Amino acid sequence: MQDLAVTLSGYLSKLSLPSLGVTDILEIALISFFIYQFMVWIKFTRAYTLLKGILIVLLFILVAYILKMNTILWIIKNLSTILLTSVVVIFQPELRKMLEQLGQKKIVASIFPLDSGKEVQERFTDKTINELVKACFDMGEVRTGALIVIEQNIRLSEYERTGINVDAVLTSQLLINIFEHNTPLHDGAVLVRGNRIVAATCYLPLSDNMELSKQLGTRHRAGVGISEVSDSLTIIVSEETGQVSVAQNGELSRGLTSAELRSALIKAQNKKVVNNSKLRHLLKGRMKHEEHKAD
Ligand SMILES: Nc1ncnc2c1ncn2[C@@H]1O[C@H](COP(=O)(O)OP(=O)(O)OP(=O)(O)O)[C@@H](O)[C@H]1O
Repeated sequence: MQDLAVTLSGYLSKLSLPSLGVTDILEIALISFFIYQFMVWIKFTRAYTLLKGILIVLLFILVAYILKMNTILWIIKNLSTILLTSVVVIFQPELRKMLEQLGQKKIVASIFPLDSGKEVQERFTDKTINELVKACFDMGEVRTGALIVIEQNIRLSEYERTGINVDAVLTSQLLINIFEHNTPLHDGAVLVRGNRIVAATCYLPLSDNMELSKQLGTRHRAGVGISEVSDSLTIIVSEETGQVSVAQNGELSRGLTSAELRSALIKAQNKKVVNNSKLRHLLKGRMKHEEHKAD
């Protein structure tokens, strides 16, 4: 037993742990954060399938390496630059989305909750939410198809240009009128910015997500498509079933109730937050106190 202790202490004394500074901890935290973001990105994009494919190719290379298949190794070596470039070109939309998502993350705010109670600009009013919910369910009831894109932080000007300019206050009657069959504006998507309908008959990019149900046609694919390339919230009313669905971040939630649609809209509304940060409260109180003292 004593021998074991001596051997162990001798072994431990030989082990030299590198000194860990603040910069190292910061470095580890940053690398972990980026690896985590990369994994989340992989999980929720087409890149997940690509990753599985890459793993198979890597396995193949490993086998070729172990068995010393020189011709295969030579081909792989010479094609590697081209393959890497093609991956970047093929997955350019996903890469762009990942960088956009990263840019939207309020990293500093989540570390320092000082601004969590900051008053933020609400995107649209409660009245607009009511009008949207009413219009969608009224249209659903009479099987009128609709596609409504609600712009958020990312400007959708390039899609707005594909449609006809409307620029009118959003009301349920106007929406119902736009999507009425056999009228000039009913085809394509309506774009909503704030409390206004800015354009109708907009053409949206179609999603090529293979996981979307085969029963869904181009209206739903277009709704999902725009949500893959922007942070918009898109409401889809099915002409076939009357179901109301919402597409956001490339995901489709089907068959929503009016309460569910309302809560999705409230989330997107970015409503003015009443000051709820304790720290902010304290700071404000102190500032007021100092103002009084100055008087
Ligand atoms: N790329 C697009 N951008 C905007 N709107 C589109 C696009 N593609 C199709 N649409 C709209 O979708 C309509 C066709 O819907 P389709 O029947 O194919 O879709 P769906 O998903 O099966 O929906 P529904 O349940 O309403 O039938 C078109 O008339 C057009 O208004």
